[in-house]
Amino acid sequence: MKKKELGHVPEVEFRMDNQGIGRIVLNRPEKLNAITKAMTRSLHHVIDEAASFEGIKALTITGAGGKAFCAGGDLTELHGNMNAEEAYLVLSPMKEALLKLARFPVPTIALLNGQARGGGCEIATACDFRYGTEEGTFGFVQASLGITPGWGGGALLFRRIQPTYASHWLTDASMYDAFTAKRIGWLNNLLPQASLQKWEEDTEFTNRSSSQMKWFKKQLLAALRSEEFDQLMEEEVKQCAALWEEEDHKRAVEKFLKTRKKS
Ligand SMILES: CC[C@H](C(=O)O)C(=O)SCCNC(=O)CCNC(=O)[C@H](O)C(C)(C)COP(=O)(O)OP(=O)(O)OC[C@H]1O[C@@H](n2cnc3c(N)ncnc32)[C@H](O)[C@@H]1OP(=O)(O)O
Repeated sequence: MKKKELGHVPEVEFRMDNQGIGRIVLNRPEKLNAITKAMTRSLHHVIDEAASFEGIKALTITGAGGKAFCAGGDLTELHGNMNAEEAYLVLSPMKEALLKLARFPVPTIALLNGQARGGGCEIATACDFRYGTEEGTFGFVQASLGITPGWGGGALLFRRIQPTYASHWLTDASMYDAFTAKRIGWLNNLLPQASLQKWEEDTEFTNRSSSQMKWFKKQLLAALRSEEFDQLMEEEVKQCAALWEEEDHKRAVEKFLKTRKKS
């Protein structure tokens, strides 16, 4: 069966290198790697494919192009006039993909090649580690759109950084520079863009065995109480869906769409 029939789209690439490290690339740079429904389906497939490699040591996810890791959910698809039930059905598949990523059997690393907004920050937060560049900017902007994170990444943020920092960022919805993101512990390291692009070639992770990496991930998931992830993320998706039909959100999406060139 051709890859397309299997739900693969070219906007999501996956390859496994010969050192046991998998790389997912969000490949829609002309739209700042904004995530469509088709990309969500493809993400499920590539995460499952990566997990099928017995000797895998780590899984990275990055964005194509030098401008953005991911600008969140595709607002042309996620228009404002869905009701709560319709919004839940659109949001939930990406929450399931982020849950898979968060529970992936070996460490996952977001290589933030540029800015991340909204759901883009949620994808990065579903990863265990986040490396960015000094030029990067990052923001859980959902509150400025009249909603809350819609893929469960806000819930995971409380398990990645201090809860007060997490709550302030979600409430404030501002864009943080790379130094702020590192200071609050969301970014694990800052790298030059060239180093980020070839992280897999230089990382010490390739000198670990798959068994070691599986243990390190098991230890982290236990410390984060990952058995609670599903419920916490599900509650967040339902909250976002409930806000979806509010006027504030409808106006925010309409404003974004009006300012876009006709694509
Ligand atoms: C579903 C909820 C989900 C969640 O919270 O879980 C979300 O992520 S909600 C969406 C959150 N993201 C945003 O609000 C970001 C929206 N984008 C922007 O504000 C700007 O694009 C920005 C500031 C990221 C970059 O602005 P800049 O002027 O530098 O570039 P353009 O705006 O011209 O963007 C280039 C090109 O990309 C398209 N684009 C960017 N972001 C999205 C998006 N989220 N959905 C769909 N398309 C997006 C933009 O329309 C331009 O394409 P063009 O064909 O030229 O119109």
